[in-house]
Amino acid sequence: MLTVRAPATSANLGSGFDVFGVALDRPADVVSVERADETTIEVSGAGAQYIPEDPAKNTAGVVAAELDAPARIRIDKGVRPSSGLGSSAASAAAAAVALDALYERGLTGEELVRVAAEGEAAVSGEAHADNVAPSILGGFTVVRDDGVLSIDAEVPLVACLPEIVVSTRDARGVVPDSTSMDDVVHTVGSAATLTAGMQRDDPTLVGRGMDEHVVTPARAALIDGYDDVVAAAEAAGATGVTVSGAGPAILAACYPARQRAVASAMVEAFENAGVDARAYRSSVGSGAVIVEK
Ligand SMILES: Nc1ncnc2c1ncn2[C@@H]1O[C@H](COP(=O)(O)OP(=O)(O)O)[C@@H](O)[C@H]1O
Ligand SMILES: N[C@@H](CCOP(=O)(O)O)C(=O)O
Repeated sequence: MLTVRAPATSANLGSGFDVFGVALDRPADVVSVERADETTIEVSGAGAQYIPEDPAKNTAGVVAAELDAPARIRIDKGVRPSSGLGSSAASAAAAAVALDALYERGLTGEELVRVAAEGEAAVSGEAHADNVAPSILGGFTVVRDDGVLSIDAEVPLVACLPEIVVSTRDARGVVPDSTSMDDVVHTVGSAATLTAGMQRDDPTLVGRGMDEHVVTPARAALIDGYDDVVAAAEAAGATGVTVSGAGPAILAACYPARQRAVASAMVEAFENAGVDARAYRSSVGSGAVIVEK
């Protein structure tokens, strides 16, 4: 049996819709694989009752088919589905890394990202790789049609997950079809600022670079309490706040000394809006690792 841990991720970071992603320290999915004649899947852990065990409908099963690597796959979910924390991607990433090792395929990190993205396509309708890239490679990642960049960064983050479900498929449906040139210019400025911030480990630049006026407001409307949580996080010292992935999780950047206060403020603001929530304090984390061979 071979076991891989793949972390939760936060995609978009505001200005990098379908492009930026970041690995979080926690939570994570743990996936174990054994060779078999045909693929079977068992799921346990957070939200397991909502996750299909049919290999054609589970991101890990789609990855096994893509790699032509049949296996008995056991998934222990740490990342709750429909969270905005790359739940489906964490299983896809872990399965890609585990099956590549099990069958000694020797794929590169970038090849593994492409395979895992096919798993994502099966559930979200499109092969966006901005969650699987950081879950496999770690760090802050930039996904383009022609490749993936990964940058190591040391920036404190808080991911606050409310007890609300927003499916990525639905949240992709509210993204506007077009935007103005002013918004394009603003988004490019933010994205460049955020990238420089990651390169310099600068929470102020990262936070400022999250600002975006097209996708974020459309998705924020799906999250009860969003404006109050943003205001509370900023008052507690967050340098920037945005929707994590497609939501409902909300991501904040901050300085280390403010991380605990930002986390508490976000949870409290959700609770004041009548929504239970929990906060994960993290830095920019590592990618998937084999934990047992
Ligand atoms: N291994 C898996 N882990 C989590 N969700 C999965 C998995 N395989 C398929 N799914 C489906 O994907 C959807 C959740 O994915 P998504 O909406 O992208 O959540 P998240 O925003 O957390 O990534 C659910 O409908 C779930 O049933
Ligand atoms: N770029 C995608 C990211 C979805 O992330 P998830 O964690 O919500 O699955 C999008 O914004 O749709």
